[in-house]
Amino acid sequence: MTAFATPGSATPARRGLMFVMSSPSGAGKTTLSRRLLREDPGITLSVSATTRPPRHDETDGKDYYFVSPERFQTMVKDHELLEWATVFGNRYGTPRAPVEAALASGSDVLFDIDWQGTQQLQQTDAASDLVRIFILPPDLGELERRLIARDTDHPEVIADRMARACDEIRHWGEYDYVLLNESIETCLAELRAILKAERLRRKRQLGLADFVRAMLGEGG
Ligand SMILES: Nc1ncnc2c1ncn2[C@@H]1O[C@H](COP(=O)(O)OP(=O)(O)OP(=O)(O)O)[C@@H](O)[C@H]1O
Ligand SMILES: Nc1nc2c(ncn2[C@@H]2O[C@H](COP(=O)(O)O)[C@@H](O)[C@H]2O)c(=O)[nH]1
Repeated sequence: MTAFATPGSATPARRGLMFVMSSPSGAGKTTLSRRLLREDPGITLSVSATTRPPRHDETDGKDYYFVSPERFQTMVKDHELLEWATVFGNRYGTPRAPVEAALASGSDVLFDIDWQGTQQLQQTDAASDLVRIFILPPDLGELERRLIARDTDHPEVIADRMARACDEIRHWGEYDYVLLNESIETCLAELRAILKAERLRRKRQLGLADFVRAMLGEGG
């Protein structure tokens, strides 16, 4: 990847971007993001805090910070969260400090958050760092099959998530990109392409102006 950092400079080559993925529950965000994170050392996951209990395949501190409602409320009160929302009866939020540190060091950050969180990030000073992606399932029947096949939630939880899927999907127009997750490999290739192009945007290349000035002999 092209990078215009001045050799020996403490300034990173570019400012990190905020890669936000939303979808109705079960469309495949976690699956896609785990793949993307595994293969790309330039992007890290924003690990959310949640009051929901852990699933059997989830690890505290890696998939989520599993916290009590009281601890979550303290995080809200102490402005420790960049955004937060109640989703399916539980509270979820993005810890602020790790995101700010990663962005400042030039690392990209991946967020698996819902439309409420995405709207809140859009209203902050960080809006120009955002790249918002909405993932659609092929159809609602397939969405339900995926939630059942995942085998992590009770039938009533799945019914609740399906009942809210249409409300979530109605927010597709608030996103920069809308992808169909029919084939994981195709969708992953599209995500990689978006990430690559967004990283190359002129506004994110911090050393570019100096590089061009030096090329033109205009350095001062
Ligand atoms: N393209 C696909 N084809 C078939 N199955 C898929 C596809 N993508 C994901 N899945 C499966 O669908 C299930 C739900 O995926 P995943 O947990 O990634 O969804 P999610 O959007 O992260 O859901 P949540 O919002 O509840 O966290 C998983 O069992 C996953 O393996
Ligand atoms: N606004 C936020 N939404 C979040 C955050 N972390 C996760 N989520 C969203 O919640 C639902 C349910 O997740 P699940 O893991 O219980 O299936 C899903 O849409 C996530 O994207 C967050 O920090 N803020």
